[in-house]
Amino acid sequence: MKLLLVAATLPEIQPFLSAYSIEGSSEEHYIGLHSVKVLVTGAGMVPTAYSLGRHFAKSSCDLAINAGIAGSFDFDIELGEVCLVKEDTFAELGAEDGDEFLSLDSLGLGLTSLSHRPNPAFRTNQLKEVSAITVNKVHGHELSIANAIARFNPQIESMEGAAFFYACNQAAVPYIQIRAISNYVERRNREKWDIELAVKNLNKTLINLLEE
Ligand SMILES: O=C(O)c1cccc(C(=O)CC[C@H]2O[C@@H](n3cnc4c(=O)[nH]cnc43)[C@H](O)[C@@H]2O)c1
Repeated sequence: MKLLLVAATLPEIQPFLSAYSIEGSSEEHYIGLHSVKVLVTGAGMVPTAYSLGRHFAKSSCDLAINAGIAGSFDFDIELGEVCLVKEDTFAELGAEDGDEFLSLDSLGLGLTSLSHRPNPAFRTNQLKEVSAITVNKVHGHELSIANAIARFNPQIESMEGAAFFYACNQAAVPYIQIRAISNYVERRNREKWDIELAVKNLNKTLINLLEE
């Protein structure tokens, strides 16, 4: 299968790259039964959408995989757990009306939620399935966290997922998103984050999935 592995930052997929002697964004590499290209986009929705748009203008694939770390709203998900995002939502796209938030959908201006589109030949059965939101500003205030939960009831959040889904959907390329939990979504306290564990588990899962 022809795979495209997409990450926001190099450190998130460095153990995977090191395992196969790949250097950053790359040409094709053969891993197990797959040919793999790597795209490191930069953090956030705009770099992700730009990089993917540019990539898909000249190249396609059988499956694009967005891999990264994420924050969890759900305290039943353990730090380090690796999840498969089934649905992702652009949480901030819309308009304020006093205390109300009007989503882009409700304004008749487009879709804000997208479902994943797996390739059935690439199995991810063992991963916990979650719903996600994508944000420009990582939540770190009790009130905005309560609002996000009331509006979307998300389990996790990232800064790229929905943009990745959107770009792949536009290019008619199958796509999945795999996120390892590095922190809970709460008042910011970087000391409680476990990026090391999340990155370790994420990369172990990637290697297992590709070598299966
Ligand atoms: O400092 C490091 O060593 C380090 C290693 C790997 C990755 C990072 C990042 O800062 C990655 C940023 C990336 O993580 C996602 N993320 C993580 N937690 C959250 C969150 O609570 N809310 C939203 N996004 C989160 C996000 O997609 C960023 O692109 C640092």
